[in-house]
Amino acid sequence: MFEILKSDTMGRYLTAVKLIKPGELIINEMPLVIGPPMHNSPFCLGCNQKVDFSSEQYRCPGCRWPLCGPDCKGINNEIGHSKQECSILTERNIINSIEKSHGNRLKAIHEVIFHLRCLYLKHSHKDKWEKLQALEAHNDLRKDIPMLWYRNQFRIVNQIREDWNITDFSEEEIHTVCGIIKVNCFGVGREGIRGRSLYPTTSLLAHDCSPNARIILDSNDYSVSVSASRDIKEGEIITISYVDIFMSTLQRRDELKNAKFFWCSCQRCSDPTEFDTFCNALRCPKCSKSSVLPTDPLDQKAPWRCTNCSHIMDADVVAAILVLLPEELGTFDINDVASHKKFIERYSKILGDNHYFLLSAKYAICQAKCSNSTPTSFLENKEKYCREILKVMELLVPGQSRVKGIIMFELYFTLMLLSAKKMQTDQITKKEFRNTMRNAIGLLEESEEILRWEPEGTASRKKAEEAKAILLQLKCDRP
Ligand SMILES: C[S@@+](CC[C@H](N)C(=O)[O-])C[C@H]1O[C@@H](n2cnc3c(N)ncnc32)[C@H](O)[C@@H]1O
Repeated sequence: MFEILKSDTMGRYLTAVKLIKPGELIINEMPLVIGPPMHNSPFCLGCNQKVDFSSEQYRCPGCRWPLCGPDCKGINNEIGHSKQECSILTERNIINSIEKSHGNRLKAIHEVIFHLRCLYLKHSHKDKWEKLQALEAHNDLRKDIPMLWYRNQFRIVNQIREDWNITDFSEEEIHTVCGIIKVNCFGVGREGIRGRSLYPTTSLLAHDCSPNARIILDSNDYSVSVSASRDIKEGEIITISYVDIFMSTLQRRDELKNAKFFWCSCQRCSDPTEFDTFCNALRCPKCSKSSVLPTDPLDQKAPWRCTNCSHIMDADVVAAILVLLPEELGTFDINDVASHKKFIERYSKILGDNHYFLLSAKYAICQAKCSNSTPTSFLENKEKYCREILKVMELLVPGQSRVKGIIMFELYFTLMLLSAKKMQTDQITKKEFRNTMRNAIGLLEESEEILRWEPEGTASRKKAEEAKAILLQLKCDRP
């Protein structure tokens, strides 16, 4: 289905050797290694479930680390809390030092544990170690960033070699593992479970801000599956997005440079209008009629200009807006409709209609629970937001995506509630009602098709199960 090629700019990457259809599975694999998250609260070292330091919490009989329970599958397991890891933590009385620091050292210790799990593959699994070593570490590029290199020197290399007195691995080997984790690691998790993992083949996938493949990480067993989200032609590079697709070009490019060490120059990044979605656009503060867009989206410092009155905005001013607003958005609870609504009202004056921040707030509102008693005006607004998001998604990331599946599910419910209300009050005819319902069922079918691949137990998979049950019921009800 794919072959591994190499280029000077991208290193290794995967291309399709035949046409791959939407939904077709490209990769399904288990991780080389799993580690605890970069977090200051404790997680079970066996299965990465959230635990705590209370006296009721079960503890490892050896190292006293809090674990989810004696039956955790990850205890004494080489991909979880192995015997070797337990004796390393026991001999150094690590749990005591964490408790003395009131948990403040936990994030740093989690990091060391993950690096050690990678390093010990050298002794325990030569084949996995070779696959791990083959992953990109960008040592040369990272050495030129003193802040990053010396942080790793003090927090990982010295910690392992000097503080923990583990001298089986050279400084170079440890620095390489630091790079491999930074460039290739995936965060896996859902409510209550969080971990990080590295995969041998999935890690080779190239990035594109409008990817043609979809990645699903299963926090039940940490397996990963990659499937086509749209047609991938023979010879086409198979791509995923390393960053959140609801981010502006300035931010996506900055994040990719900082975390993955390259400046993205994909088609979406190169287009000031982002495929005519204007998701980047600010409202002109001078004429307020038109959009302010980057004059050169591939230059982070290039000025922004109004397409109507040519008013110029400095890139640093735009960058400041892009930093401040998500901070505010990030403080809202996902279910807090009122705050999201206020955000939209307030910032519609400075952001373009389709701006990511407005879309993110609308996305939160679209997921609000509705019932027969929900006011019609709210349902109408929700329908409008769902359609706006779907339109933008179709241009930005055409094909199957989780966001699209969720929005189609929400739109189905909204249309069902709205059209029932309208028919009861004679605002629409029976025929119009039937037509709307036919379209709504089409949305539900597509949503189920997209979300059925989501990992078991996740909110999106539950939506797929609900959709399936409704579709089955509708089939039974049909005369
Ligand atoms: C997760 S690795 C992918 C595999 C890597 N190419 C290799 O040879 O091991 C990420 C690295 O691939 C390269 N890369 C991926 N997508 C790229 C793109 N769109 N443009 C330039 N470099 C890219 C960058 O060097 C990045 O740090």
